[in-house]
Amino acid sequence: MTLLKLEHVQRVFAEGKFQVQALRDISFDVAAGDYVAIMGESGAGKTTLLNIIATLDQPSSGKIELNGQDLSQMGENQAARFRREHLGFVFQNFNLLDTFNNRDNIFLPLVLAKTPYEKMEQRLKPIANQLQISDLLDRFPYEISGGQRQRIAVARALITQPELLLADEPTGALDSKNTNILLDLFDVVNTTGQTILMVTHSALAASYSKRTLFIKDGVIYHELYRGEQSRSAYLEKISLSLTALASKKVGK
Ligand SMILES: Nc1ncnc2c1ncn2[C@@H]1O[C@H](COP(=O)(O)OP(=O)(O)OP(=O)(O)O)[C@@H](O)[C@H]1O
Repeated sequence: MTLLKLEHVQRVFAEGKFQVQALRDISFDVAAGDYVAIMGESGAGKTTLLNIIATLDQPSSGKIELNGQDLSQMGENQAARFRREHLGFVFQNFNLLDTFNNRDNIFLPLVLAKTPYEKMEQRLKPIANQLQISDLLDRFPYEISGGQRQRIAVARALITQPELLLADEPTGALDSKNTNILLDLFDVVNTTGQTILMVTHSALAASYSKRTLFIKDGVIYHELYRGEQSRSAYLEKISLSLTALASKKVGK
């Protein structure tokens, strides 16, 4: 089943007399349960694409749908509600609130949705077990490590049971040990059916996905599927594609 569908998405930013075509023509589908990595050099259009999928920005033209719902024409209130109800976010810098303990950080999206406390606790238990954060819940974000903070942020993203988990450089601020822990967790979460779309500069992170899209100059330049190959073979292909991507000009 197709969960996310983009058709000929364009995003043009006007800067005085000049126009920047951040996205020129992007079309792709994401099936429910898929795990898609998006890679590309700085300025390729990854953040612009993620913002549009996240309903934080709108395309200049083209169509974007999640579960058949058109995201390209939403007003601000509708988009905010849509994000709360359908999307989960994980950011490079965790974006946790230091004035709340970890449990309350995780509960925040459910509090905004006026969920009863008992239901929040029920939802938290299996997630906390899965992410191994049960002993951290009463502490504050500034009392735990970066890797632990990122796991709290993943719990906050998953607690609303989002249709789509959007991750923007989720391993960008982590050391290699915590990167591996986080990527293993994403793997487990995806195996339980969670659809994931992750923007990353890391070939290692992308090698955990089922599919990698390479963006250059606002178009999808190349695409790789992991299929049945080993992660190391997939990683090697991703690294080779990145080298090829860096050395070629696209469509200009
Ligand atoms: N608000 C804006 N106004 C004008 N130009 C913009 C705006 N946002 C992005 N751009 C331009 O659009 C292009 C794509 O930017 P984008 O941030 O999507 O790239 P990126 O792939 O996420 O880069 P990075 O990896 O460095 O974050 C760049 O040329 C950028 O300068």
